[in-house]
Amino acid sequence: MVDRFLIRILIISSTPSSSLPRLSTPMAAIDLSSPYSPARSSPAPLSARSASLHLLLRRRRRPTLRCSLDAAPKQQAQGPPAAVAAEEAPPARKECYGVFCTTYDLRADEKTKSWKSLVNVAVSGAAGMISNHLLFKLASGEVFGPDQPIALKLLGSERSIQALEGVAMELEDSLYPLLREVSIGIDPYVVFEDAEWALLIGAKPRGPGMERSALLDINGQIFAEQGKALNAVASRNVKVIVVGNPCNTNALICLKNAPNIPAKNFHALTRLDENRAKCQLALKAGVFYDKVSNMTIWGNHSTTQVPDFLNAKINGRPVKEVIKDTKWLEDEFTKTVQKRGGVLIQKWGRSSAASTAVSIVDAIRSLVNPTPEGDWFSTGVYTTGNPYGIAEDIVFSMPCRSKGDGDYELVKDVAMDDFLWERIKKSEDELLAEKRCVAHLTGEGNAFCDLPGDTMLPGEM
Ligand SMILES: NC(=O)C1=CN([C@@H]2O[C@H](COP(=O)(O)OP(=O)(O)OC[C@H]3O[C@@H](n4cnc5c(N)ncnc54)[C@H](OP(=O)(O)O)[C@@H]3O)[C@@H](O)[C@H]2O)C=CC1
Ligand SMILES: O=C([O-])CC(=O)C(=O)O
Repeated sequence: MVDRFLIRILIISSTPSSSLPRLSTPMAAIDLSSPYSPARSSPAPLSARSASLHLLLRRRRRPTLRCSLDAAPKQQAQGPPAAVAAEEAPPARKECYGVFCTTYDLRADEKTKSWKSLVNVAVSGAAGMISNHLLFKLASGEVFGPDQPIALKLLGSERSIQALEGVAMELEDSLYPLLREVSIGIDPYVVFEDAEWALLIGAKPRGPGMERSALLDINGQIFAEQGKALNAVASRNVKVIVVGNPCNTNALICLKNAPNIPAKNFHALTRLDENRAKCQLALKAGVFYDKVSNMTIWGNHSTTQVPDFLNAKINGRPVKEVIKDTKWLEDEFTKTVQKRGGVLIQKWGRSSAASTAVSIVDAIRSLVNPTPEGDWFSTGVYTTGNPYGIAEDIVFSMPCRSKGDGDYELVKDVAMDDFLWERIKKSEDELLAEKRCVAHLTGEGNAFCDLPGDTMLPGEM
Protein backbone atom coordinates (compact mmCIF):
# COMPACT_ATOMS: atom_id res chain seq x y z
CA MET A 1 0.00 0.00 0.00
CA VAL A 2 1.56 3.25 -1.10
CA ASP A 3 0.59 6.66 0.25
CA ARG A 4 0.46 9.65 -2.00
CA PHE A 5 2.29 12.82 -1.08
CA LEU A 6 1.66 16.08 -2.79
CA ILE A 7 4.51 18.49 -3.35
CA ARG A 8 3.29 21.99 -3.74
CA ILE A 9 4.77 25.48 -3.80
CA LEU A 10 2.51 28.18 -2.49
CA ILE A 11 3.08 31.87 -2.75
CA ILE A 12 2.03 33.22 0.62
CA SER A 13 2.03 36.86 1.47
CA SER A 14 2.90 38.16 4.90
CA THR A 15 -0.81 37.76 5.62
CA PRO A 16 -1.30 34.91 8.09
CA SER A 17 -2.59 31.90 6.18
CA SER A 18 -5.66 31.64 8.40
CA SER A 19 -6.98 34.69 6.55
CA LEU A 20 -5.99 33.45 3.10
CA PRO A 21 -8.53 31.80 0.83
CA ARG A 22 -8.66 28.03 1.16
CA LEU A 23 -7.07 26.04 -1.60
CA SER A 24 -9.38 24.16 -3.87
CA THR A 25 -7.94 20.67 -3.47
CA PRO A 26 -8.87 18.44 -0.51
CA MET A 27 -5.16 17.89 0.13
CA ALA A 28 -4.59 21.62 0.59
CA ALA A 29 -7.51 21.82 2.98
CA ILE A 30 -5.91 19.10 5.11
CA ASP A 31 -2.66 20.95 4.99
CA LEU A 32 -3.91 24.32 6.17
CA SER A 33 -5.64 22.82 9.18
CA SER A 34 -2.83 20.45 10.07
CA PRO A 35 -0.36 20.80 12.92
CA TYR A 36 2.32 21.20 10.26
CA SER A 37 0.85 24.49 9.19
CA PRO A 38 3.03 27.51 10.02
CA ALA A 39 -0.27 29.40 10.37
CA ARG A 40 -0.97 28.09 13.87
CA SER A 41 -0.86 31.00 16.28
CA SER A 42 1.37 29.40 18.92
CA PRO A 43 3.25 26.13 19.01
CA ALA A 44 1.44 23.34 20.82
CA PRO A 45 3.38 21.70 23.66
CA LEU A 46 5.80 19.09 22.37
CA SER A 47 3.73 16.14 23.56
CA ALA A 48 0.52 17.54 22.09
CA ARG A 49 2.19 18.31 18.78
CA SER A 50 3.75 14.90 18.72
CA ALA A 51 0.41 13.26 19.46
CA SER A 52 -1.36 15.27 16.79
CA LEU A 53 1.31 14.42 14.28
CA HIS A 54 0.82 10.72 14.88
CA LEU A 55 -2.94 11.10 14.97
CA LEU A 56 -2.85 12.89 11.67
CA LEU A 57 -0.71 10.23 10.11
CA ARG A 58 -3.05 7.47 11.28
CA ARG A 59 -6.23 9.28 10.39
CA ARG A 60 -5.29 10.83 7.09
CA ARG A 61 -2.45 8.58 6.03
CA ARG A 62 -1.63 11.43 3.63
CA PRO A 63 0.70 13.99 5.25
CA THR A 64 1.67 16.78 2.93
CA LEU A 65 5.19 17.83 2.12
CA ARG A 66 4.66 21.52 1.65
CA CYS A 67 6.75 24.14 -0.02
CA SER A 68 5.51 27.67 0.40
CA LEU A 69 6.89 30.90 -0.94
CA ASP A 70 6.44 34.17 0.85
CA ALA A 71 7.13 36.50 -2.05
CA ALA A 72 5.28 39.58 -0.94
CA PRO A 73 7.33 42.66 -1.81
CA LYS A 74 8.72 44.32 1.27
CA GLN A 75 6.75 47.46 2.07
CA GLN A 76 9.35 49.17 4.26
CA ALA A 77 12.80 48.58 5.70
CA GLN A 78 11.43 47.39 9.03
CA GLY A 79 9.07 44.46 8.41
CA PRO A 80 5.71 44.87 10.12
CA PRO A 81 4.68 42.32 12.72
CA ALA A 82 2.32 39.62 11.43
CA ALA A 83 -0.62 41.20 13.30
CA VAL A 84 -0.16 44.48 11.42
CA ALA A 85 0.38 42.73 8.10
CA ALA A 86 -2.89 40.84 8.60
CA GLU A 87 -4.79 44.10 8.13
CA GLU A 88 -3.30 44.71 4.69
CA ALA A 89 -4.96 43.39 1.54
CA PRO A 90 -3.35 40.12 0.45
CA PRO A 91 -1.38 40.47 -2.79
CA ALA A 92 -2.16 38.23 -5.75
CA ARG A 93 -1.26 34.59 -5.12
CA LYS A 94 -0.16 31.88 -7.45
CA GLU A 95 -0.80 28.55 -5.83
CA CYS A 96 1.40 26.18 -7.70
CA TYR A 97 3.43 26.10 -10.84
CA GLY A 98 5.69 24.03 -13.06
CA VAL A 99 7.93 21.54 -11.43
CA PHE A 100 6.43 22.13 -8.00
CA CYS A 101 2.98 20.75 -8.89
CA THR A 102 4.06 17.19 -8.68
CA THR A 103 2.65 14.10 -7.03
CA TYR A 104 4.83 11.13 -6.22
CA ASP A 105 5.13 8.22 -3.83
CA LEU A 106 7.13 8.45 -0.63
CA ARG A 107 6.36 5.10 1.07
CA ALA A 108 7.15 6.60 4.45
CA ASP A 109 4.08 5.64 6.44
CA GLU A 110 5.57 2.92 8.65
CA LYS A 111 8.66 4.96 9.34
CA THR A 112 6.86 8.15 10.27
CA LYS A 113 5.00 6.49 13.15
CA SER A 114 8.14 6.68 15.29
CA TRP A 115 9.06 10.22 14.27
CA LYS A 116 9.25 13.14 16.70
CA SER A 117 7.07 16.20 16.22
CA LEU A 118 8.11 18.68 13.55
CA VAL A 119 10.96 21.09 14.30
CA ASN A 120 10.84 24.57 12.72
CA VAL A 121 14.22 25.81 11.57
CA ALA A 122 14.64 29.30 10.11
CA VAL A 123 17.72 30.14 8.05
CA SER A 124 18.68 33.64 6.86
CA GLY A 125 21.03 34.26 3.93
CA ALA A 126 19.53 31.05 2.65
CA ALA A 127 20.58 31.68 -0.93
CA GLY A 128 24.21 32.22 0.09
CA MET A 129 27.21 29.91 -0.07
CA ILE A 130 27.14 28.58 3.49
CA SER A 131 23.43 27.84 3.34
CA ASN A 132 23.87 25.99 0.10
CA HIS A 133 25.84 23.38 2.02
CA LEU A 134 23.91 23.59 5.28
CA LEU A 135 20.32 23.22 4.09
CA PHE A 136 20.89 19.80 2.60
CA LYS A 137 22.51 18.56 5.80
CA LEU A 138 19.54 19.84 7.81
CA ALA A 139 17.05 18.19 5.45
CA SER A 140 18.90 14.88 5.40
CA GLY A 141 18.51 14.23 9.13
CA GLU A 142 22.23 14.30 9.93
CA VAL A 143 21.81 17.32 12.21
CA PHE A 144 18.67 16.68 14.28
CA GLY A 145 18.51 12.93 13.80
CA PRO A 146 16.90 10.33 11.52
CA ASP A 147 13.54 10.48 13.35
CA GLN A 148 13.21 14.26 13.37
CA PRO A 149 10.97 15.73 10.64
CA ILE A 150 11.90 19.29 9.80
CA ALA A 151 10.31 22.44 8.37
CA LEU A 152 12.80 24.81 6.72
CA LYS A 153 11.89 28.49 6.70
CA LEU A 154 14.21 30.34 4.39
CA LEU A 155 14.78 34.07 4.64
CA GLY A 156 16.07 35.97 1.65
CA SER A 157 15.64 39.43 0.21
CA GLU A 158 14.26 40.92 -2.97
CA ARG A 159 17.79 40.52 -4.30
CA SER A 160 17.82 36.78 -3.67
CA ILE A 161 14.21 35.65 -3.90
CA GLN A 162 14.63 33.99 -7.30
CA ALA A 163 17.74 32.21 -6.13
CA LEU A 164 15.76 30.99 -3.12
CA GLU A 165 13.20 29.44 -5.43
CA GLY A 166 16.10 27.58 -7.01
CA VAL A 167 17.25 26.41 -3.58
CA ALA A 168 13.72 25.17 -2.83
CA MET A 169 13.66 23.33 -6.14
CA GLU A 170 16.88 21.55 -5.26
CA LEU A 171 15.53 20.64 -1.84
CA GLU A 172 12.44 19.15 -3.45
CA ASP A 173 14.47 17.29 -6.02
CA SER A 174 16.46 15.70 -3.21
CA LEU A 175 13.34 13.81 -1.98
CA TYR A 176 14.31 13.97 1.67
CA PRO A 177 11.63 12.05 3.60
CA LEU A 178 12.17 14.11 6.76
CA LEU A 179 11.71 17.43 5.00
CA ARG A 180 8.03 18.25 5.57
CA GLU A 181 7.84 21.92 4.63
CA VAL A 182 9.95 24.50 2.86
CA SER A 183 8.85 28.09 2.96
CA ILE A 184 10.57 31.07 1.42
CA GLY A 185 10.15 34.70 2.33
CA ILE A 186 11.67 38.13 2.61
CA ASP A 187 9.91 39.27 5.77
CA PRO A 188 11.52 38.03 8.99
CA TYR A 189 8.22 38.58 10.83
CA VAL A 190 6.70 35.88 8.62
CA VAL A 191 9.65 33.56 8.15
CA PHE A 192 10.57 33.41 11.87
CA GLU A 193 7.04 32.55 12.99
CA ASP A 194 7.23 29.67 15.53
CA ALA A 195 10.92 29.11 14.71
CA GLU A 196 12.56 26.83 17.27
CA TRP A 197 16.00 27.33 15.74
CA ALA A 198 17.16 30.43 13.87
CA LEU A 199 20.41 30.16 11.95
CA LEU A 200 21.31 33.72 11.04
CA ILE A 201 23.81 33.55 8.21
CA GLY A 202 22.88 36.42 5.90
CA ALA A 203 25.10 39.48 6.24
CA LYS A 204 26.82 41.94 3.97
CA PRO A 205 30.42 40.96 3.31
CA ARG A 206 33.00 43.64 3.95
CA GLY A 207 34.03 45.21 0.66
CA PRO A 208 37.31 46.89 -0.35
CA GLY A 209 37.86 50.15 1.48
CA MET A 210 34.96 49.62 3.85
CA GLU A 211 35.61 50.55 7.47
CA ARG A 212 34.85 47.89 10.02
CA SER A 213 32.68 50.36 11.88
CA ALA A 214 30.56 50.73 8.72
CA LEU A 215 30.23 46.96 8.49
CA LEU A 216 29.20 46.83 12.14
CA ASP A 217 26.54 49.41 11.46
CA ILE A 218 25.15 47.88 8.23
CA ASN A 219 25.06 44.33 9.53
CA GLY A 220 24.02 45.50 12.97
CA GLN A 221 20.85 46.96 11.45
CA ILE A 222 20.06 43.56 9.91
CA PHE A 223 20.50 41.80 13.26
CA ALA A 224 18.55 44.44 15.17
CA GLU A 225 15.62 43.93 12.82
CA GLN A 226 15.89 40.16 12.99
CA GLY A 227 16.11 40.26 16.79
CA LYS A 228 12.87 42.26 16.89
CA ALA A 229 11.21 39.80 14.54
CA LEU A 230 12.33 36.81 16.62
CA ASN A 231 11.06 38.57 19.72
CA ALA A 232 7.67 39.07 18.09
CA VAL A 233 6.99 35.75 16.40
CA ALA A 234 9.51 32.99 17.17
CA SER A 235 9.11 30.24 19.75
CA ARG A 236 9.77 31.67 23.24
CA ASN A 237 12.65 29.23 23.60
CA VAL A 238 14.13 29.65 20.12
CA LYS A 239 17.85 28.88 19.88
CA VAL A 240 19.67 31.41 17.73
CA ILE A 241 23.05 30.84 16.09
CA VAL A 242 24.54 33.97 14.53
CA VAL A 243 27.02 33.24 11.74
CA GLY A 244 27.02 36.49 9.75
CA ASN A 245 30.02 38.62 10.66
CA PRO A 246 31.01 40.24 12.91
CA CYS A 247 29.09 37.42 14.57
CA ASN A 248 29.74 38.11 18.28
CA THR A 249 28.54 41.69 18.14
CA ASN A 250 25.73 40.81 15.74
CA ALA A 251 24.58 38.21 18.29
CA LEU A 252 24.72 40.86 21.03
CA ILE A 253 22.62 43.25 18.93
CA CYS A 254 20.16 40.47 18.15
CA LEU A 255 19.66 39.45 21.79
CA LYS A 256 19.31 43.06 22.94
CA ASN A 257 16.48 43.48 20.45
CA ALA A 258 14.75 40.32 21.66
CA PRO A 259 14.13 40.96 25.37
CA ASN A 260 11.44 38.26 25.61
CA ILE A 261 13.83 35.50 24.58
CA PRO A 262 16.44 34.34 27.12
CA ALA A 263 19.81 35.99 26.35
CA LYS A 264 21.35 32.58 27.00
CA ASN A 265 19.71 31.24 23.83
CA PHE A 266 21.87 33.37 21.51
CA HIS A 267 25.13 31.99 20.13
CA ALA A 268 27.86 33.40 17.89
CA LEU A 269 29.44 30.69 15.77
CA THR A 270 33.02 29.99 16.87
CA ARG A 271 32.85 26.27 16.21
CA LEU A 272 34.71 26.67 12.92
CA ASP A 273 37.61 28.14 14.90
CA GLU A 274 37.48 25.21 17.32
CA ASN A 275 37.58 22.75 14.42
CA ARG A 276 40.47 24.62 12.80
CA ALA A 277 42.41 24.56 16.08
CA LYS A 278 41.83 20.82 16.54
CA CYS A 279 43.08 20.19 13.03
CA GLN A 280 46.32 22.14 13.61
CA LEU A 281 47.06 20.39 16.91
CA ALA A 282 46.39 16.99 15.35
CA LEU A 283 48.72 17.79 12.46
CA LYS A 284 51.53 18.86 14.78
CA ALA A 285 51.10 15.85 17.09
CA GLY A 286 50.77 13.39 14.20
CA VAL A 287 47.42 12.05 15.42
CA PHE A 288 44.00 11.90 13.82
CA TYR A 289 41.92 14.93 14.76
CA ASP A 290 39.34 12.93 16.72
CA LYS A 291 42.05 12.52 19.38
CA VAL A 292 41.96 16.24 20.22
CA SER A 293 39.43 17.24 22.89
CA ASN A 294 38.63 20.05 25.34
CA MET A 295 39.43 22.67 22.73
CA THR A 296 38.30 26.12 23.78
CA ILE A 297 38.23 29.16 21.58
CA TRP A 298 38.00 32.21 23.84
CA GLY A 299 36.68 35.56 22.71
CA ASN A 300 35.77 37.13 19.43
CA HIS A 301 35.45 35.40 16.06
CA SER A 302 38.26 37.60 14.80
CA THR A 303 42.03 37.69 14.71
CA THR A 304 42.07 38.33 18.48
CA GLN A 305 40.43 34.97 19.22
CA VAL A 306 42.38 32.76 21.62
CA PRO A 307 42.76 29.05 20.80
CA ASP A 308 43.45 27.58 24.26
CA PHE A 309 46.30 25.04 24.23
CA LEU A 310 46.58 25.15 28.02
CA ASN A 311 43.35 23.21 28.60
CA ALA A 312 43.12 21.24 25.35
CA LYS A 313 44.01 17.55 25.34
CA ILE A 314 45.43 15.07 22.87
CA ASN A 315 44.57 11.43 23.57
CA GLY A 316 43.35 12.60 27.00
CA ARG A 317 46.72 14.21 27.91
CA PRO A 318 47.38 17.96 28.19
CA VAL A 319 48.55 19.35 24.84
CA LYS A 320 51.70 20.80 26.46
CA GLU A 321 52.76 17.28 27.50
CA VAL A 322 52.35 16.00 23.94
CA ILE A 323 53.59 19.06 22.02
CA LYS A 324 56.66 20.32 23.89
CA ASP A 325 57.36 23.12 21.41
CA THR A 326 55.88 26.02 23.45
CA LYS A 327 57.10 28.63 20.96
CA TRP A 328 55.13 26.88 18.20
CA LEU A 329 52.03 26.79 20.40
CA GLU A 330 52.26 30.43 21.40
CA ASP A 331 53.17 31.87 18.02
CA GLU A 332 52.54 29.68 15.01
CA PHE A 333 49.56 27.66 16.25
CA THR A 334 47.78 30.71 17.64
CA LYS A 335 48.34 32.84 14.52
CA THR A 336 47.47 30.00 12.13
CA VAL A 337 44.07 29.52 13.76
CA GLN A 338 43.42 33.26 14.02
CA LYS A 339 44.19 33.82 10.33
CA ARG A 340 43.01 30.55 8.83
CA GLY A 341 39.98 32.21 7.25
CA GLY A 342 42.15 34.78 5.45
CA VAL A 343 44.58 32.20 4.05
CA LEU A 344 41.62 30.23 2.76
CA ILE A 345 40.17 33.31 1.04
CA GLN A 346 43.52 33.93 -0.65
CA LYS A 347 43.64 30.38 -2.01
CA TRP A 348 39.96 29.70 -2.68
CA GLY A 349 38.90 33.20 -3.68
CA ARG A 350 35.98 33.26 -1.25
CA SER A 351 35.40 32.62 2.42
CA SER A 352 34.94 29.20 3.97
CA ALA A 353 31.50 27.89 3.14
CA ALA A 354 31.51 24.09 3.33
CA SER A 355 33.57 23.91 6.53
CA THR A 356 31.45 26.68 8.05
CA ALA A 357 28.30 24.67 7.29
CA VAL A 358 29.90 21.60 8.88
CA SER A 359 30.73 23.66 11.96
CA ILE A 360 27.13 24.90 12.21
CA VAL A 361 26.06 21.26 12.15
CA ASP A 362 28.60 20.51 14.90
CA ALA A 363 27.36 23.48 16.94
CA ILE A 364 23.73 22.32 16.78
CA ARG A 365 24.60 18.69 17.43
CA SER A 366 26.57 19.76 20.51
CA LEU A 367 23.40 21.32 21.88
CA VAL A 368 20.98 18.50 21.03
CA ASN A 369 23.23 15.64 22.18
CA PRO A 370 24.80 15.21 25.62
CA THR A 371 28.45 16.32 25.68
CA PRO A 372 30.77 13.30 26.07
CA GLU A 373 32.02 12.86 29.64
CA GLY A 374 34.96 15.15 30.44
CA ASP A 375 34.83 17.02 27.13
CA TRP A 376 33.37 20.39 26.13
CA PHE A 377 32.78 22.58 23.08
CA SER A 378 33.18 26.28 22.27
CA THR A 379 30.43 28.69 21.44
CA GLY A 380 30.07 32.45 21.68
CA VAL A 381 27.52 33.16 24.41
CA TYR A 382 26.33 35.95 26.67
CA THR A 383 28.89 36.67 29.39
CA THR A 384 26.67 37.94 32.18
CA GLY A 385 27.23 35.65 35.18
CA ASN A 386 30.33 33.95 33.75
CA PRO A 387 32.72 32.43 36.32
CA TYR A 388 35.97 33.54 34.65
CA GLY A 389 35.93 37.29 35.31
CA ILE A 390 35.29 38.21 31.67
CA ALA A 391 33.42 41.52 31.26
CA GLU A 392 29.66 41.13 31.51
CA ASP A 393 27.16 41.97 28.78
CA ILE A 394 29.08 40.91 25.68
CA VAL A 395 29.01 37.74 23.56
CA PHE A 396 32.26 35.85 24.08
CA SER A 397 33.34 32.36 23.05
CA MET A 398 33.78 30.13 26.10
CA PRO A 399 33.83 26.40 26.97
CA CYS A 400 30.37 24.84 27.38
CA ARG A 401 28.72 21.52 28.09
CA SER A 402 25.18 20.41 27.24
CA LYS A 403 22.80 17.74 28.49
CA GLY A 404 21.44 17.53 24.95
CA ASP A 405 18.30 19.55 25.65
CA GLY A 406 19.35 22.55 23.53
CA ASP A 407 20.65 24.36 26.62
CA TYR A 408 24.25 24.52 27.94
CA GLU A 409 26.29 25.45 30.97
CA LEU A 410 29.71 27.06 31.17
CA VAL A 411 32.57 24.77 32.21
CA LYS A 412 33.96 25.90 35.57
CA ASP A 413 37.11 23.86 36.07
CA VAL A 414 39.47 25.37 33.49
CA ALA A 415 43.09 26.35 34.08
CA MET A 416 44.25 29.91 33.45
CA ASP A 417 47.77 31.35 33.13
CA ASP A 418 49.17 34.78 32.30
CA PHE A 419 49.61 34.06 28.59
CA LEU A 420 46.01 32.92 28.23
CA TRP A 421 44.49 35.67 30.39
CA GLU A 422 46.45 38.45 28.65
CA ARG A 423 45.10 37.32 25.28
CA ILE A 424 41.57 36.83 26.57
CA LYS A 425 41.67 40.44 27.79
CA LYS A 426 42.74 41.64 24.32
CA SER A 427 39.78 39.94 22.71
CA GLU A 428 37.54 41.30 25.47
CA ASP A 429 38.83 44.85 24.77
CA GLU A 430 37.99 44.39 21.11
CA LEU A 431 34.44 43.24 21.85
CA LEU A 432 33.87 46.09 24.30
CA ALA A 433 35.00 48.51 21.58
CA GLU A 434 32.66 46.84 19.06
CA LYS A 435 29.85 47.16 21.58
CA ARG A 436 30.47 50.92 21.92
CA CYS A 437 30.22 51.17 18.11
CA VAL A 438 26.73 49.70 18.07
CA ALA A 439 25.24 51.36 21.16
CA HIS A 440 22.59 52.94 18.89
CA LEU A 441 21.45 49.43 17.94
CA THR A 442 21.43 47.90 21.41
CA GLY A 443 19.40 50.67 23.03
CA GLU A 444 22.38 51.95 25.02
CA GLY A 445 22.66 55.53 23.78
CA ASN A 446 24.93 57.07 21.19
CA ALA A 447 27.53 55.00 19.41
CA PHE A 448 31.19 55.89 19.91
CA CYS A 449 33.55 53.98 17.66
CA ASP A 450 37.20 53.65 18.73
CA LEU A 451 38.06 50.22 17.37
CA PRO A 452 41.63 49.01 17.91
CA GLY A 453 43.65 49.22 14.69
CA ASP A 454 44.17 45.47 14.40
CA THR A 455 40.51 44.58 14.65
CA MET A 456 39.91 42.14 11.84
CA LEU A 457 37.69 39.23 10.88
CA PRO A 458 39.44 35.87 10.49
CA GLY A 459 39.00 36.34 6.74
CA GLU A 460 40.97 39.58 6.67
CA MET A 461 44.75 39.63 6.45
N1 LIG B 1 31.16 32.75 12.05
C1 LIG B 1 31.87 32.08 11.18
O1 LIG B 1 32.58 31.14 11.53
C2 LIG B 1 31.84 32.45 9.73
C3 LIG B 1 31.06 33.47 9.31
N2 LIG B 1 31.00 33.80 7.97
C4 LIG B 1 30.11 34.88 7.61
O2 LIG B 1 28.88 34.33 7.15
C5 LIG B 1 28.23 35.27 6.30
C6 LIG B 1 27.66 34.58 5.08
O3 LIG B 1 28.68 33.98 4.34
P1 LIG B 1 28.35 33.31 2.91
O4 LIG B 1 27.16 32.47 2.96
O5 LIG B 1 29.62 32.71 2.41
O6 LIG B 1 28.09 34.62 2.08
P2 LIG B 1 27.29 34.84 0.73
O7 LIG B 1 27.79 36.13 0.19
O8 LIG B 1 27.32 33.63 -0.12
O9 LIG B 1 25.79 35.01 1.26
C7 LIG B 1 25.53 36.00 2.16
C8 LIG B 1 24.05 36.32 2.11
O10 LIG B 1 23.90 37.45 2.93
C9 LIG B 1 22.80 38.17 2.51
N3 LIG B 1 22.94 39.60 2.68
C10 LIG B 1 22.31 40.27 3.66
N4 LIG B 1 22.54 41.56 3.56
C11 LIG B 1 23.34 41.76 2.51
C12 LIG B 1 23.90 42.91 1.90
N5 LIG B 1 23.69 44.14 2.39
N6 LIG B 1 24.68 42.73 0.82
C13 LIG B 1 24.91 41.51 0.32
N7 LIG B 1 24.39 40.37 0.86
C14 LIG B 1 23.60 40.50 1.94
C15 LIG B 1 22.58 37.78 1.06
O11 LIG B 1 21.32 37.17 1.06
P3 LIG B 1 19.98 37.97 0.87
O12 LIG B 1 20.10 38.79 -0.36
O13 LIG B 1 19.03 36.84 0.74
O14 LIG B 1 19.78 38.77 2.11
C16 LIG B 1 23.59 36.71 0.75
O15 LIG B 1 23.03 35.61 0.09
C17 LIG B 1 29.25 36.37 6.05
O16 LIG B 1 28.98 37.43 6.93
C18 LIG B 1 30.58 35.73 6.44
O17 LIG B 1 31.53 36.69 6.84
C19 LIG B 1 31.69 33.09 7.03
C20 LIG B 1 32.49 32.05 7.42
C21 LIG B 1 32.67 31.68 8.80
O1 LIG C 1 36.07 36.59 7.63
C1 LIG C 1 35.20 36.00 6.99
O2 LIG C 1 34.31 36.53 6.31
C2 LIG C 1 35.20 34.50 7.01
C3 LIG C 1 35.27 33.96 8.37
O3 LIG C 1 34.64 34.43 9.29
C4 LIG C 1 36.13 32.82 8.60
O4 LIG C 1 36.64 32.23 7.63
O5 LIG C 1 36.34 32.48 9.76
